[in-house]
Amino acid sequence: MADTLDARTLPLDETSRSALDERGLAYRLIDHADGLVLDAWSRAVHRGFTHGEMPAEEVAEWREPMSWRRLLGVYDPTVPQADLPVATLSSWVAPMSVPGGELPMWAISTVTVAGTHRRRGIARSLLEAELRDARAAGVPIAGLTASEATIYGRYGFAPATTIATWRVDTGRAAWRAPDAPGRVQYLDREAAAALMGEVHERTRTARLGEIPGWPRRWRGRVALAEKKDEEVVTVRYVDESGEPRGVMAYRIEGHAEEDGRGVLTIRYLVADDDVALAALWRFALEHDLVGEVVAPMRPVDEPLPWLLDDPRVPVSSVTDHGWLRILDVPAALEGRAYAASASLVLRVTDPLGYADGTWRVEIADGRASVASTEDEPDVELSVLELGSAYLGGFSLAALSAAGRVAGTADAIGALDAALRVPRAPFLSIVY
Ligand SMILES: CC(=O)SCCNC(=O)CCNC(=O)[C@H](O)C(C)(C)COP(=O)(O)OP(=O)(O)OC[C@H]1O[C@@H](n2cnc3c(N)ncnc32)[C@H](O)[C@@H]1OP(=O)(O)O
Repeated sequence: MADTLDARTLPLDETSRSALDERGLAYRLIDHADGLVLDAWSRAVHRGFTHGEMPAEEVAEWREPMSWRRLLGVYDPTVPQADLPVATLSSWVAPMSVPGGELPMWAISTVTVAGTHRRRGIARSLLEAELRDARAAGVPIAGLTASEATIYGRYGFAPATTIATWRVDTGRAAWRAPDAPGRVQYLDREAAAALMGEVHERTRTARLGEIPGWPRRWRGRVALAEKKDEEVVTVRYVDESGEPRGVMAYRIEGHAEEDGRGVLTIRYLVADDDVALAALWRFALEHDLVGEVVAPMRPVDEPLPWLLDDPRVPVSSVTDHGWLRILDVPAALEGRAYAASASLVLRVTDPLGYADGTWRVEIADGRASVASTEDEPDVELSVLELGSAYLGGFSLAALSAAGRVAGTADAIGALDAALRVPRAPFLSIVY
C-alpha cells in the first residue's frame, strides 16, 4: 500500500466547530509542539475513562504514541480546570489488512467526554466530524475498538472481527502435536517488547483486520508501560537455526506454590509460523505449578483444540473486537480480493449518506467492479451489515437469518461465497 495519509495535516471540521461554538465550547486541534496542552489532553483522556489523576510518568509516556495521531479536544472556558478538555478524540490513518492486500482505515481512538458534560451531543459532534474528515480525505473505511457495544452503531460502525478468551485445564491437556524442533528461551522484557513489534509487523498482513502496532503497545504487554506492578515473564521461541520466531508474555497468579494450581494468563503471544505458535502454547500448558491457562484476545480459530489429545479441553468465549464503518462502497469493495465470482445488484442504506446507494457488483477473477445503478436490488442491507460482512468475519446468511439482510437466497449465497476467507479476521490490539 502507498504511504498512508498523515491525518495531522487535515483542518478542523467547520460544521462541528461552529455547532460546538454556539454552545460556548471550543473545538480545537491539539498542537503537538505544546507540551502543556498535549499533557493536559492526555490527563483528560485518563479522567474520561473513569480514572483519577494520571501519574506524571504516564503522562510523559503518552507523548510518543500521541505524537503521530491527530488529536482533538473540546474546551469549556467556564470550568475551573479550563486547560483540561471536556472531550477528546484521536485519529490516524492505518493500513488495514484485507483479502489480497491493505486498505487505508481511519482509526478512531481515545473518545471521551467528561462526566460533567455527557449526553449533550458532544461525542456525536466529534464522531460525525471524523466521518466527514475521513470521507473528504478519501479514506474508504473507518475503524475503532469499542468500550461499549451500544455507542457506535448510530454512526454506522459494526463489529467486523472477533476475539476469543481461551481457557485450558492443564491437568487434562495432553499434548498431541509433534515436538517443535527449536527451543523456548527466557528473554528480558525490553527485548521481548521489541521482538513483539518485529513479529507483529512481519505477520500482520496475514491476518485480516490487523493494523500496525507501536512501541508503547508492546511495552504495555510486558508491563513496562501501563499496569507496571504486574509480574510479567517473557519467553521467545527460536527455530533450529537460532532465529527468533515467536514471543510470549505471561503472568502467573494464584497459589501456585501451595496447591500447584496457579493460573497462567497469556498477555500477548505472536508468532511467525504455526510451529512457533504451538511451541509457545505448549510451554504455557506444560508449565509447572499451573492448573489453568487463560488466553484473552486470541483468534477464535486458534489451532489449540487440534494441538491436544482431547479437543474438548480448551474452551473459548467469543466477543466482538474490531468495528468497521464503510465510507465509500465502491472503494471498499474494489479494494479487497474475493474467493468466488458473483454478479448482483446490492442496495446499501446509510442514514448518514456515505454508503447509501444501489450498486451493480461484478466479481470476476478475484476482483470486484462496482458501479452505481438504477436496477432493482438482489441483496439489501444497511451499512452495518456491510461492515460486519466486509472482512468475511460474519456471513450474510447468518445476518439474513436475523432479518438484517434481504434478498434472494441465490444472490446472498453468491455474495457470501465471494466474501469467504480462509481464517477468521483478527485484530490483536486494542486502540
Ligand atoms: C473508540 C473509543 O475510544 S471507545 C471509548 C468510548 N469512551 C468511553 O467509554 C469513556 C466513557 N464514556 C464517555 O466518555 C462518553 O459517555 C461517551 C464518549 C461514550 C459518549 O459521550 P456523550 O457526549 O455523552 O455522547 P452524546 O451525548 O453525543 O450521545 C450521542 C448518542 O449516543 C448515546 N450514547 C452515548 N453514550 C452512550 C453509551 N455509553 N451507551 C449507549 N448509548 C450512548 C446517547 O444516548 C445519544 O443517543 P442518540 O442517538 O439518541 O442521540
